Amino acid sequence: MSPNQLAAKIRAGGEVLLMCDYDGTLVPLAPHPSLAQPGPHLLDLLRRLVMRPHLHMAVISGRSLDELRELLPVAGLYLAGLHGAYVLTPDKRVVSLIPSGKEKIPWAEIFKLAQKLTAGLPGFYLENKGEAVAIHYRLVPPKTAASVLHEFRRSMEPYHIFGIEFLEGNKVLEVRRRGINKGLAVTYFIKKWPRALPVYLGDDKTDADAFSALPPNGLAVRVGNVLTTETPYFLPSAKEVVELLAHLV
Ligand SMILES: O=P(O)(O)OC[C@H]1O[C@H](O[C@H]2O[C@H](CO)[C@@H](O)[C@H](O)[C@H]2O)[C@H](O)[C@@H](O)[C@@H]1O
Repeated sequence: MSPNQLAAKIRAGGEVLLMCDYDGTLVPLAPHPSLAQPGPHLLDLLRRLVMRPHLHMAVISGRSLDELRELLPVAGLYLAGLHGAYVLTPDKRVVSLIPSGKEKIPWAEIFKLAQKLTAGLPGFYLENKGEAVAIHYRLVPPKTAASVLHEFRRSMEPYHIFGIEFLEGNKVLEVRRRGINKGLAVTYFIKKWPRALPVYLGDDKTDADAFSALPPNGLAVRVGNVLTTETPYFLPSAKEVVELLAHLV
């Protein structure tokens, strides 16, 4: 289905809840996270979309809320960061979707271990997201990456009692709190606008949880070829996602 045809299907829903992943969906993947920036055209489209009556828009990403806020300075846009752990509302409230009573996780220690294992090895990039740690290995020779990641998984064994889990993304291994996934954020937004047609666009394994959280009337749109989840709709790349947004403005 072309972006134009998909836009017509979405518009037919009347009130719409449009939820998008960021990396690989709104912007193409880049060699380094800092290089995956939104262009002025995308920002302009988002600013116009949030003004549309009957359209609610949210970006749900593995990035931290602070990063998302900097990347997407769009008033009126809902942001969900850290794989759906936190939502930033347009009136600047941060809503935690982490179930209460969860144990504290020693994130600083986990980050230090990742630093120790990658020290002096070119190509690795570590992200300390405060409540998640990501080891990026896109620029690392595969053998080195495999052995460091194996060692990291081993060194994390004593930390599983704190309720952590691994998440394999696109050339990145992340440690996050167990039970947190993008499905939580999708459910949060659907509860907020129960009458809207929910639409989710995503490209990565982490988006599979978001697709699963859609109700039967929801539209799941897979972007690119990384994700193997079967979805009814497909767009080849972030370029077509931007085209779709332009048709919805
Ligand atoms: O949920 P998303 O918005 O898709 O975020 C998932 C992770 O995306 C970022 O890493 C990925 O994109 C980078 C920029 O294109 C790329 O260099 C990296 O290899 C990819 O894994 C981000 O840095 C992570 O924090 C997100 O969890």
